[in-house]
Amino acid sequence: MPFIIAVDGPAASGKGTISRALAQHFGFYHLDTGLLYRATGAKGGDPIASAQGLCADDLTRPDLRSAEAGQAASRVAAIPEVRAALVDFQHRFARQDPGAILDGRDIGTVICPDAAVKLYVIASDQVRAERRAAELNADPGEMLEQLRERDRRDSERATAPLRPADDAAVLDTSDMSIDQAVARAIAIVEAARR
Ligand SMILES: Nc1ncnc2c1ncn2[C@@H]1O[C@H](COP(=O)(O)OP(=O)(O)O)[C@@H](O)[C@H]1O
Ligand SMILES: Nc1ccn([C@@H]2O[C@H](COP(=O)(O)OP(=O)(O)O)[C@@H](O)[C@H]2O)c(=O)n1
Repeated sequence: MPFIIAVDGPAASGKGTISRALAQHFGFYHLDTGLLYRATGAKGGDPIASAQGLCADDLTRPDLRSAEAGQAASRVAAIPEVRAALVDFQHRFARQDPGAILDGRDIGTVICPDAAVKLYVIASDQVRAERRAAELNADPGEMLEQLRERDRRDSERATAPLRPADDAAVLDTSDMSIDQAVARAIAIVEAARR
């Protein structure tokens, strides 16, 4: 049985950084599920048709990491039919041996509720805004507003809202370096593998 690690949390908390490091450490596959929603939003047109017709090329668009693509993603992500269209792909990805790491908002709660390890990665709003502003060369104040708006939309939607699974380990990276956060995540996974 493949070993599944679910990594969820709000915007720019460090999910992707931790997930990539875990994938490298354990030799597992990694899927950034946010890219599916970003690509759906970026395609324009009818979001449900866009999600249903998503292909590999759509995920390599150069503009998917922008703040605008993040906002568009969170709008289409609130549409239940968009989410439904992306479930099968995520389930198939999760079933790969020897293991898979999926990061997003609803992995531990909806997509992979039986994951062997669930991490819920958080950091203070200010820290997240500063990190994302540095990454995108943007204004931290503006980033703060955008992240809060997106987190609110993600938390308040009716379908698969952002929230920790009951059995998730919460990892607050506010005062951690990347190396410290990754080391803590590896320790949590190793404890679960024993
Ligand atoms: N513990 C950390 N300390 C400092 N910077 C971090 C830490 N974790 C992530 N970062 C940086 O913060 C930004 C957002 O991290 P990322 O992993 O993309 O978050 P998410 O996937 O949750 O949106 C990136 O520029 C990343 O290098
Ligand atoms: N599993 C997921 C992943 C992302 N999303 C949506 O997609 C948006 C972009 O996700 P992301 O993970 O790329 O965003 P960041 O945390 O990297 O900023 C989120 O704000 C959510 O609205 C989702 O609804 N469910």
